[in-house]
Amino acid sequence: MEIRVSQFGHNRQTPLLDTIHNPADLRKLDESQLPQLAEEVRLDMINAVSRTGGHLGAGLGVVELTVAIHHVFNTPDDKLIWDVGHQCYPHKILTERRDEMRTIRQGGGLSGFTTRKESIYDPFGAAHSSTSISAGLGYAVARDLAGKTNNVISVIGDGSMTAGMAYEAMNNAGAMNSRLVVILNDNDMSIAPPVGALSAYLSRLISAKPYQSMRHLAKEIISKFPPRLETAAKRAEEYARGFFTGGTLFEELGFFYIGPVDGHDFSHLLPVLKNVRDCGFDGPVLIHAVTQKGKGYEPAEKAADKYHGVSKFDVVSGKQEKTPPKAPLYQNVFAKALIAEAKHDDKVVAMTAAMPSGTGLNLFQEEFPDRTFDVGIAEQHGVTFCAGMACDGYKPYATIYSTFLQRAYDQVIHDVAIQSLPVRFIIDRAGMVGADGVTHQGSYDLAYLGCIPDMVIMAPSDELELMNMVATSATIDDKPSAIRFPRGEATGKVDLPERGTVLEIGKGRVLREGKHVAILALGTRLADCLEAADKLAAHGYSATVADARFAKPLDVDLVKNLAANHDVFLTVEEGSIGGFSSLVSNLLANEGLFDNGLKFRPVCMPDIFIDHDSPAKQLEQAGLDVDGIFRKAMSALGQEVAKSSSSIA
Ligand SMILES: Cc1ncc(C[n+]2csc(CCOP(=O)(O)OP(=O)(O)O)c2C)c(N)n1
Ligand SMILES: CC(=O)[C@@H](O)[C@H](O)COP(=O)(O)O
Ligand SMILES: [Mg+2]
Repeated sequence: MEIRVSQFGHNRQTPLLDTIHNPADLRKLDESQLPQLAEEVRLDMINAVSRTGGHLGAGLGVVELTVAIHHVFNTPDDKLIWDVGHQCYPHKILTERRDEMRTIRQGGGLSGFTTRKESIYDPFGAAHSSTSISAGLGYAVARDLAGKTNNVISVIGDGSMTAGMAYEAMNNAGAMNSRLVVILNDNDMSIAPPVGALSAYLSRLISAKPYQSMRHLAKEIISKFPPRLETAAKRAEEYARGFFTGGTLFEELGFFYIGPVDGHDFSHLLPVLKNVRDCGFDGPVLIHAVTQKGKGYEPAEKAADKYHGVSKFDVVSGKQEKTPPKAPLYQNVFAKALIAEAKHDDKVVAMTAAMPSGTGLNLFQEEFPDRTFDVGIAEQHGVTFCAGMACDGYKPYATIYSTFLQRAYDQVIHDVAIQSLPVRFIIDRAGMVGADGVTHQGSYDLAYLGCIPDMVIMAPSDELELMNMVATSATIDDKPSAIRFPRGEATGKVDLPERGTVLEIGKGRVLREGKHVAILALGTRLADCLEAADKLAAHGYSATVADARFAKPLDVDLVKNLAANHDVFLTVEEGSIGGFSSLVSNLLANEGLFDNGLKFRPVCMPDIFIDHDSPAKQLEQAGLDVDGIFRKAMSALGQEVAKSSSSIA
């Protein structure tokens, strides 16, 4: 069922959105028509996302801003760069992709973020936060070098403004004095309520009454001045601003600060955007737009998370179609395990980089509020913050998704591993993540951690093993350790104890004995390995199936034994090339275990970027499902088996 504009009490105006194919059409509209267009875009997005699921709240908060930017600026010649990009649904509706919105985040469909290969209106790909100012500055400098005159607009949220990269970019932009428009989309939300001093600062900016009235007065004056007198008016306003606030943080960084402006009010937005476009600013400008995440859709406005990420839902009630989970989520099993350890050890502390619910730390925080730290979107700081706590005897759990830990790689090596600090890395979303696609795949953590000396790297095959590995990590006080596990539901096939059992470090386990093929699995692919062994048996081949448990240190005796007693040796991991299979093949090579003709086959992700689809489809395409593992073994045995239709491995 869909909702129509008329349902929202609007009079029966002629629909506008049907006449808008791209921003050039939008710019033909009179400014007085833009509120209606915005409402139609808002409803179109609600209807589309109700069928697909995806990111909703952020997009609802930028509908007017998106319409205003495309109306004032000459996109795509003027470059519009979104930060994170999860709020880009209104942008996609207005940039020739309205008809494809129902394919968003599905295999072969639109990406849920901006992406260059998808549209000329997406000048820069996003999805990891806080990149837009850097990319915008790059575009601005390239423009100046080429003698071009287009505008560059970067839209960044208040949450994304908590990452260091944003300040690196502003610091450089201010110094270079490049003509760049940054729009701070301040909805006072990240995924969770925002944290950090910046959030409080922005609130002060918004609430400063004298500042607001004076600024409003100054803006009213400016908007009346003819362009040729802008400079004088600008200086007057700058003085007013400085007088009331001593200049904003952004001005100290070299930006001309304009705001706060109401990001939902075209009578605020349009004159400011037009002034910025026409006033001939010769340096960077920051427009502070105040918006509401979830705006215009009551279920989203009322929700604690403002419907940041939603499954399919009923548009009238807002009720999401949540299929009851068949098993606990891995993130919640982790939280259960960590709570159990923290009850026995008051040195256990935990850090998240703005992802409390996604990591399960929201549950840990309920039990131990004083031992839970949300550092904002600041993975680099978060890792070294944990290193500092580890130096002084604490047991910090740095809980960061695999893809977002990429942001803090140097900190893992330089600040943690070289100093042998016992930071525990809890790496959720390791492996295929499904709809978030290529930017969020947890593909590389085994590769990027596996090459670091003296790290313990674990991967549980199920939720019980995860609890055991958390208990094991709590005992590792002389070096860093990491536990990586996939997004979503566990198996639901094992009973969970109150507290995990400590494992012997570097020891794997054999689950099934065979003689033709050895399959050494790392992580949750173990279940499919056992099924593949059943298929091999049905074809007359017996397989030994083992669970490595540890990527580092490897169980050397187990690897040697498997190699010595089988003609075919497979490793299976839900990770990229260069991960577990490389560690095993490196050992086999150095021990001369290839010399007797051992047929070694790594089963891992293909060396390509894997786009959005369902996790099952992604695993099938990668050859990491039962059929793929079975085919790889049969091929090594000299028995070629036809691929499934979608497999690319
Ligand atoms: C480097 C990085 N860390 C974490 C995330 C996960 N994430 C996606 S959106 C978001 C919150 C962004 O807040 P804000 O920029 O204020 O945008 P809003 O959702 O409020 O519009 C976070 C933490 C990310 N995309 N990138
Ligand atoms: C946009 C973004 O980066 C986050 O919202 C991310 O999509 C969350 O991922 P999960 O849904 O796996 O928690
Ligand atoms: Mg925000």
